[in-house]
Amino acid sequence: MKELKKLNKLFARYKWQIIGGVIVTIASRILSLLLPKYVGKIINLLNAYGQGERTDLDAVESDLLLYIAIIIGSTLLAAGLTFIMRQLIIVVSRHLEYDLKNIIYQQYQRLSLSFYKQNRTGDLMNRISEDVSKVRMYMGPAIMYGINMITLFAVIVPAMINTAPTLAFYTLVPLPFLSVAIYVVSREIHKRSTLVQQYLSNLNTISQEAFSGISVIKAYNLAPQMNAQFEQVANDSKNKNIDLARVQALFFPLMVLLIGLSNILVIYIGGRQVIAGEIEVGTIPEFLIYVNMLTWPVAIVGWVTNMIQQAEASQKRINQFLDIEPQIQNLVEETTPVAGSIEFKNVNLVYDDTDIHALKDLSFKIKAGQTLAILGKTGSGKSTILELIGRLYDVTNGVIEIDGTPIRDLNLDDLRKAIGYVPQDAFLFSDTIGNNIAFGKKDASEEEIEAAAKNAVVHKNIKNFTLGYQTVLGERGITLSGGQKQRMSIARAIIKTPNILLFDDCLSAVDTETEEQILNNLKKVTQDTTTIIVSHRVSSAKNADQIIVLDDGKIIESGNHHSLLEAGGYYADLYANQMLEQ
Ligand SMILES: Nc1ncnc2c1ncn2[C@@H]1O[C@H](COP(=O)(O)OP(=O)(O)OP(=O)(O)O)[C@@H](O)[C@H]1O
Repeated sequence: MKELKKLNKLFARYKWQIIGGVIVTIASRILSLLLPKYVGKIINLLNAYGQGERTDLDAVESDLLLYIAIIIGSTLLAAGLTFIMRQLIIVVSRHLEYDLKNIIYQQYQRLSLSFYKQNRTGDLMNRISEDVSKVRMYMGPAIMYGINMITLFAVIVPAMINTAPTLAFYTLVPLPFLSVAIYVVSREIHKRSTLVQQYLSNLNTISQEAFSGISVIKAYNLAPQMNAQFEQVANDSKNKNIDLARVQALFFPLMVLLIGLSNILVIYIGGRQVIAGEIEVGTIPEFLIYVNMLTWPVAIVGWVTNMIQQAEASQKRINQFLDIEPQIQNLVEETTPVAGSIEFKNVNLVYDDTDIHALKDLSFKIKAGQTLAILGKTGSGKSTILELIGRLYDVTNGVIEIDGTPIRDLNLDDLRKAIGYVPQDAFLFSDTIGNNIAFGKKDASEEEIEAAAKNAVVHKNIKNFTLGYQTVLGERGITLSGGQKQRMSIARAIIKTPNILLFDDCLSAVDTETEEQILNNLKKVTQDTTTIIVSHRVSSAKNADQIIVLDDGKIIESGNHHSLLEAGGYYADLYANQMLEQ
C-alpha cells in the first residue's frame, strides 16, 4: 500500500462524499439485516399456527402482513441507500480518475525532451490510461466493496452468533475457503488478462506501424508478409484469450459450489438442532439468507485483494513518472526580457542516453538582429546547437549566453517565448490550417495568419484548397506535401514575431526559387531578429552575416560567403558542387 499512499491527498479533496458514502453503506447494511430476521419470524409464526400454538387467525394474518410490510419497506430503503452509496463512492472515483489523469498529463508536459527519448510513447499512453483505470478500481469499487464487506460482517456475524452460535460456526467455516479460492482464481485471471493485454498491444503496434508505413508496404509489395505477420500475432492473441476464458469460466461454478456447500451445512446442522429443540425452525431460512448475503462479500475479499495489488503495481508505475524532476528546470521566477545576442563559450554536449559527444568546445557569437548560417555534414551537431539555444537540453559544460546572461539564469518561459523554432521534421496538429499557423500566437487575427502564410510563400497553396485556411489536416498533416508542411511550420514561427528565429533545415523540401522568395521575405520581416539558419544548401546560407561550417561537433570554417569562397575549403567545394547541380 506504500505506493497508493500518494493518493491520500487526492482522497482528502472528496472527504465529505467518502464519509457520506461510509455512513450510507453502514445504514443500508443494517437495514438489510431485517430481511432474514423477518423471514425467520414468518416461518416461526406459520409454524406456531400449524402446531396449534397460535389459534387466532386474524392476529396471525395481521402479524404476517406487518412482517411482509417491514421486509418490503426495509428492502426498498436499503436499495435506495445502496443507490446513494454507489452515487457517492463511484462518482468520487471518477473525479479522482480525472484528477489523476490531469496530474500525469501536466507532469508529462513538464518533463524534458530527454525523458521522451528514453520512454516509449506506448508506455506513456499506458500509464495515463490503463494504469489509471486500474488505480480507479481501487479508488472506487475496491473501497466500496471493502466498506460494504466489513460492515456486512460487522452486522451479520454478531446477529448470527446471537441467534444460534453453533449453527453460526458451521455456516461460517466454508467462507474463508471460498475467499482463498476466489483469490487464487482471480490472480490467475489477472495474470492471463495481462498477457492478453500485451498481445493486444503488440497487435495494435503492428497495425499502427502498417498504417503509417502503408506507402512503403505497397511500393515494396510487402502486403503478403505483413498479412502473415498479423495473422501470427492475432493467432497468439486468440490463444491467450481462450486461456483467459477457461479460467474465467471457473469463477461462477466455484462460487455456486461453495454457496451450495454452506447451504447444505445450514440445512443439515440446523435441521439436527431443530430436531434437538435447540433452535426454532425459522432460524434455518434466516441463516440460509445470511449465507447468501455473506457469500458475495466473501468472494469479493479475494477479488478486492487482487484489485488492490494491481492498483499498487499500477500506481508504482505512475509514481515512477510523477517523481521524476524535469532535467530542464526554470531557475528564475522574475521576468527576463530577451533581445537576441547569442554567444557560445567552449560549449560541449554529450547526450546522456547515447554518450555521443555532439558538440566539442564550440565557441561563436552573433549580435542581436544578425543572421548566422550553419552548414556541415549530417550528424555534425547543427540541430544540437538550436536545441541548446531553446534549452531543450542543458550543456554538459561551457556556457551559452544570451544578451550577456548565462542561459540558465533566464526565465525559461521568457526564453521560449522569444524563440520561433522551425524543426527539421515539421509537425502539424490534426486541426485547421489557420489554427496550425496561429499555434505560435494564440490571439492572432486572420490578417496576421494570412500575412505569415504569405511571407512563408504558402498562402497561394492554402487558397487553392476548397476550404482555404479552414482545411482540416489529417494525422501529421498527411494531406500536405513535404514542402507545404515546412512552409506552414515557418509561418507558425514568424507569426510570433520572435526576437530569435531558429530554422533547422526547413527549406530542404522546397525548390530553390521558392527558397529564394522565402529568404527575401524573411529578410524584410526579420530585420531586427537574430536568425540562425541550419542548412545543407549554400543558397540558404550565402546572405547570412556569418557562416560557420561544422564537422564532428567542431567549427572547421567560419566567415561570410566571400571570405569562405576565398578560403577554398568545405564551403567553397559545396558551393562549386551546388552551382554545378543547378
Ligand atoms: N536526442 C539525442 N539523443 C542522443 N543522441 C543524439 C540526439 N540528437 C542527436 N544525437 C546525436 O548527436 C549527433 C549530432 O546530431 P545533430 O542532430 O545535431 O546533427 P545535425 O548536424 O543536425 O545532422 P543532420 O544534418 O542530419 O540534421 C549525431 O551523432 C546524433 O546521432
